[in-house]
Amino acid sequence: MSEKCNTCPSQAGCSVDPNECSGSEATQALLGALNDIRNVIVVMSGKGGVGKSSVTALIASALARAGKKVGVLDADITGPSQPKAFGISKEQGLMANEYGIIPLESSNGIKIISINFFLPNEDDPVIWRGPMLAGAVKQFWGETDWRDLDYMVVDMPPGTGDVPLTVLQTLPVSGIVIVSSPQDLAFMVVKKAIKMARKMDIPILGLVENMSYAICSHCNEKLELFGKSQGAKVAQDSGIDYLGGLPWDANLNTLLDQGRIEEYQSADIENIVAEILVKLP
Ligand SMILES: Nc1ncnc2c1ncn2[C@@H]1O[C@H](COP(=O)(O)OP(=O)(O)OP(=O)(O)O)[C@@H](O)[C@H]1O
Repeated sequence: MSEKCNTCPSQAGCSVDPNECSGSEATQALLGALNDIRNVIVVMSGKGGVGKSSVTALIASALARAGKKVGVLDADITGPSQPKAFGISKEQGLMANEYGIIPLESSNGIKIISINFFLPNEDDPVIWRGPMLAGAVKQFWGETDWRDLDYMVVDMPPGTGDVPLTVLQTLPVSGIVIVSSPQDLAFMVVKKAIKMARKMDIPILGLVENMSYAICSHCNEKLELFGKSQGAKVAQDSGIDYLGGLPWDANLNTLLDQGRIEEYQSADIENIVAEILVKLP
């Protein structure tokens, strides 16, 4: 062992000739070295557009309100929505240290990492093949300086492709929240997500039915916009728990568009998060 190895954290298991070492092994070993992430909640949907990103942001916000240390990993690389929902952009200044990329923080201190922080313009498309997308997600997990988190909430891309597979294989997932909306098609594909989780032996925390109903702002009538709520029945038929439904709410839409999702509060979302907390420590 050479003297230059004395301060290297990888010296114990390292086989590199000290004369040829550029120090990259040591640098690599430090990435993510201080991370202590106790629970990883993955939010999945079988189909796009059902509100998975919105539910991710709402769960993270409710956990932060409950005093938990929270991170959001935006694994939806080709359709990232978390920066917009939390009103964060790379103009806040993305930095890195020897432990990795330092996530940007929301107003309530939620740490967020998203591909949008790395793109020259936030509307630039990411035109990558599966392995590149999966590689980005691995870096977001392992090369980010998350430090100490009670909960990391992961916004998955829709479906059961390369990135969901990488997340479920690479991250120590504590449980999956499945999001659907009350249309037959959405429920048909939700079953694919449930089957994927089962095949990979990952616990399913339960089903959230988004846009389950709407309240008429004039007469307070409960409107079943997408038909009768089927969430509880679909969950029961699939052998998973029903965490609850969220209404279609114009106010939620406005807050998402204005980057103020943390201001949205409702009994429905608090109940859903309470159910999740019962299942996870
Ligand atoms: N409960 C809700 N009430 C009102 N609008 C909602 C609600 N949930 C989601 N939306 C709106 O629906 C649109 C799609 O939501 P979102 O991006 O969360 O879906 P997604 O399933 O993550 O989509 P994608 O498949 O593109 O990732 C957004 O414009 C969002 O503002």
